[in-house]
Amino acid sequence: MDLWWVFLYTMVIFVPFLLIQISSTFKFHFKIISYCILCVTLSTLAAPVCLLKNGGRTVDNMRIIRAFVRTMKYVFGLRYEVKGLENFRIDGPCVIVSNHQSVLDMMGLMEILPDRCVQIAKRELMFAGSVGLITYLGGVIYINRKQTRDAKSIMAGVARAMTDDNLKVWVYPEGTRNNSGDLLPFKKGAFHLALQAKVPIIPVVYSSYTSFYDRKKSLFSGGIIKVEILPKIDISGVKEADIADLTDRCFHEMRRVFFRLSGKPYTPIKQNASSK
Ligand SMILES: CCCCC/C=C\C/C=C\CCCCCCCC(=O)SCCNC(=O)CCNC(=O)[C@H](O)C(C)(C)COP(=O)(O)OP(=O)(O)OC[C@H]1O[C@@H](n2cnc3c(N)ncnc32)[C@H](O)[C@@H]1OP(=O)(O)O
Ligand SMILES: CCCCCCCC/C=C\CCCCCCCC(=O)OC[C@@H](O)COP(=O)(O)O
Repeated sequence: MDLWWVFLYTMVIFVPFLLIQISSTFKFHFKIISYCILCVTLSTLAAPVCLLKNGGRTVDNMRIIRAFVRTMKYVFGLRYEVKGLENFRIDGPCVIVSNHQSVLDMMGLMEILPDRCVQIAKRELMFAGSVGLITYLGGVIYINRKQTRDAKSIMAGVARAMTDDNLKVWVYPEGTRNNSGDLLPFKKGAFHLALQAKVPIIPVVYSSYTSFYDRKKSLFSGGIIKVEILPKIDISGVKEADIADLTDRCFHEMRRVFFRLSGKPYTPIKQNASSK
């Protein structure tokens, strides 16, 4: 009799729980795969448009890519509330730094991407089929994160191109995706770049995705993302020896805004925030 009750409870509680888990994991993966398929499809459609309109690899193609990508948020039920767009209205080049939570960030990036702006990306992206092709056509700059020396020399070339070609450059200073509900310590490349090109830094902060997107919980629903473009950080007077301080200042400022936008209490970090 007792065994019978154990069996019954297992069936009534455990089986539905298991089915819900399986179905939410399935739904999550289905949505992520749909996102990837949509990226591949839109890149395949956008590539010939870029080639016909602009002939080859140029930052002008970013306008076309932006128009395609901006339609994607409707498919995934995402809405962006943007503040501070006026801070992008500066003449000439700048380095834009923002937090990086997921592959979904590409939609938030394109939502506010200013004209003549290219991104720094890991070189592996170049080999992602039609997505790689579209990033190439849009002028994305690829770096090998495992070879600091190579990455540094590419970024030195980027500093020259920024002033020669009036380019804005978008860098994710965390250097990788991070869906933990906090920011990772910042790498220093973006700040060296700003100093080498003698251009201001504009921080951009996206609120945490954790309430609607969480890989560990297989959660991917619709949601609102708050975005704030902060006033530029002027680098006049900053020297190479001040890079660590500049990196830390920017990190702490962005982290404060990240917690505010995400509706979470701010918990200060005491130690030096930037990576060595
Ligand atoms: C229609 C289309 C539909 C489909 C759409 C698809 C695509 C849309 C198209 C476009 C969108 C593209 C979006 C792309 C997003 C891609 C996102 C990414 O890939 S994020 C990952 C790559 N990015 C980065 O890694 C950038 C951040 N990293 C850095 O800046 C790093 O500093 C680094 C340059 C990579 C070096 O890495 P390292 O780990 O060694 O970093 P450290 O900061 O610790 O530096 C070590 C040491 O070097 C000094 N340093 C660093 N940089 C420089 C420099 N430029 N010059 C001189 N010195 C430098 C640094 O100070 C450290 O020294 P020290 O400790 O003594 O101070
Ligand atoms: C012939 C090969 C075919 C391969 C097809 C691959 C298809 C890929 C499909 C869709 C991918 C959509 C990607 C959108 C671009 C987003 C860029 C991005 O956010 O990359 C992550 C990178 O910042 C950090 O990576 P890591 O967290 O450090 O790792």
